[in-house]
Amino acid sequence: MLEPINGRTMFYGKSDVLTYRTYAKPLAVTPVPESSFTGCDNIIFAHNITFAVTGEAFLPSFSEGDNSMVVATDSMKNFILRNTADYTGSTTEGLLQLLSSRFLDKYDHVTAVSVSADRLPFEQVMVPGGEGLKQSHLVLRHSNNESYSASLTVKRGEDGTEVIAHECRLKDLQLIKVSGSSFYGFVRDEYTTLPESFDRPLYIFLNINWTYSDVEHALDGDLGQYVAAEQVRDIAHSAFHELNSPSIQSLIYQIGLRLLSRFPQLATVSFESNNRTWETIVEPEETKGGVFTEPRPPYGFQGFSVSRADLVGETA
Ligand SMILES: O=c1[nH]c(=O)c2[nH]c(=O)[nH]c2[nH]1
Repeated sequence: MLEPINGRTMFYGKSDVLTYRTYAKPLAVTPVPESSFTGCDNIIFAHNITFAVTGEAFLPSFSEGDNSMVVATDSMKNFILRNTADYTGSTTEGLLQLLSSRFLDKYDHVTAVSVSADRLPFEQVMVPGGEGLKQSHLVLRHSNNESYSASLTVKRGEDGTEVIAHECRLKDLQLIKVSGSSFYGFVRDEYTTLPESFDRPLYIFLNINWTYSDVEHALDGDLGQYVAAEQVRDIAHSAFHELNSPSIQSLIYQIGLRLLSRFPQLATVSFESNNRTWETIVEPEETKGGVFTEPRPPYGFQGFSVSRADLVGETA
């Protein structure tokens, strides 16, 4: 987020800049027990980028219609596309840092850049090869599953540009646990119609956000501390599988603790969750499955953040 200048909000920029870069540097991550993900070839390193700039020098463009300092957003789009070709690293965050620091270097009157990118997921398809199947290095499939995004705020500092804020995000993870979740013991009063549930089919939509203690670990995959969204996703999977959760509140807290203990390089983890628990039409029985349907709106939601202080005295 760009801070106001002298108490005034002032920024402009370009969104939906689609950059399909081929053959970026492959990413290798330190493996974790919950995930088979060890990296990706980055054959297609594609992003939808939003780029916004601010600076005192833009005030006359708003107040007097003086465009003499305005870098057209069309030029911004060209800058993003052409400079993407020069990125030699393997992470979304590193690409965003390159684009924003180069922009600040080129245009002296810009004081800060806020940039975010949704990674557009393309997965290598499996094809016959050698013994069994192998990943194709030519054909990839656009995925509509959960996706990854990152945002940076980069400012002109005393010694060049510095990243002053960052956030990484796994978006729209949709998980159903068919048995092993409950919700009971909540306030019962004249407004309560919801029955207690001791085994509900818990369907959740989750966004998981994280920050690093040292942002360099996000920018440079070669440092071996990069946390891939796929690893975050797989840890959420295994926590959901293992825990008998009394509520979504408790579930996201426990997922947060697991992520922080698995990745000492992370400073915070936060969640936005949405409750889409299926409505039960026919109760499952021992010998027969149940029948469920989509819940009706409105939907419940939760938000929570954990930091390293929450780990003290906990065994996640
Ligand atoms: O996990 C839940 N938390 C709630 O706060 C809540 N409220 C509700 O109606 N169902 C649920 N489920």
